[in-house]
Amino acid sequence: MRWNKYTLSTTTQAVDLISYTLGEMGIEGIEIQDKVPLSEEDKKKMFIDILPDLGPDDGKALVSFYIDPSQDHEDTIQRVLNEIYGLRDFVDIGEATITKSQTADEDWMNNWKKYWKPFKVDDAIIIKPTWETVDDVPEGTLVVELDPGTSFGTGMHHTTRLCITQIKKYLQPEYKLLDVGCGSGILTIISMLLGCREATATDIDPHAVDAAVENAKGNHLDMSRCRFLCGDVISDNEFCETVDMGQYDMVVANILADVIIPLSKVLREHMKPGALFVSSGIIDMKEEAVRQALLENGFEIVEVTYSGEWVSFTVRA
Ligand SMILES: C[S@@+](CC[C@H](N)C(=O)[O-])C[C@H]1O[C@@H](n2cnc3c(N)ncnc32)[C@H](O)[C@@H]1O
Repeated sequence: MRWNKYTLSTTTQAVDLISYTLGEMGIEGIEIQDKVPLSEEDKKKMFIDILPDLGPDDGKALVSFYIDPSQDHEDTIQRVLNEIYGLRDFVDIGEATITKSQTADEDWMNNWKKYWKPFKVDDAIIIKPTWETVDDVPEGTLVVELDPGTSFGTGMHHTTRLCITQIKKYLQPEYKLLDVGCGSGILTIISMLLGCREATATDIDPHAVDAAVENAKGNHLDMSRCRFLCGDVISDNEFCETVDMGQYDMVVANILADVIIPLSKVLREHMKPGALFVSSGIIDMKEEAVRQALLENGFEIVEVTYSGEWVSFTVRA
């Protein structure tokens, strides 16, 4: 099957907001091309010695996204463009012209693998694609083997890293963890490798749940201490019963603000008193809306952390 590829010319400063907006419209698999150089810190994190010389950063960026030809109606594209043009109030989106081409499905599904290399999340955790090798791993370093397939969760995104930092800071060995929106399973896997007692990971996307199971096995987790379930804790009471809501010491959810807000409404009544809720996936323009929802639902704010344009709340029930 061939997909229709749309490429939008924009500015580097608008890239995060445009990606976020496309994600909210259900458009995933976004590709970004720009000349922003990696920071020295980022270079140290990567296991890449020689990077191609792209020339000076000119502030321009190309954002490509893909649409199944059967869904590619004029009104779909118009809706996407309207949302993107609406961002002009917040950020300089540049000329925002769009071009259309076609690509093979296989390319889109697998091309990114060429560019995803082992990297350090911090001094103690390395994420390693299952098809790569890493030599000379420093003693005491956790190596997490991952193949996210089509699901989210390579560990490269700001929001995943914000969650990992908070998990490392607050997780206790006796904790039972609930990971809502597990994607590749990365947060559950790291928590279990750090010594968490039990974990339940959920996602509404069955492909994500399958990938998370395979990744958990690939990291030799004790599968009797963790489970992976497909469903929605926000709207499905029966699923909440299966998940045993109310039993957890820590809940993590790296999902968009528009999901964190309704989640905060149902979650607290299902949490142990004093249990922690770590959320991210929140773009900075939605920070206040999420803060308000958390406070209205009785959470006490423990810490708010930031990376790029992304926010993470750690709160207590
Ligand atoms: C941004 S990804 C996070 C993946 C991974 N936890 C990470 O931190 O990298 C968000 C995930 O949440 C899932 N999701 C979206 N809405 C959800 C909901 N209402 N309940 C559970 N999962 C949901 C998506 O399918 C996606 O896999």
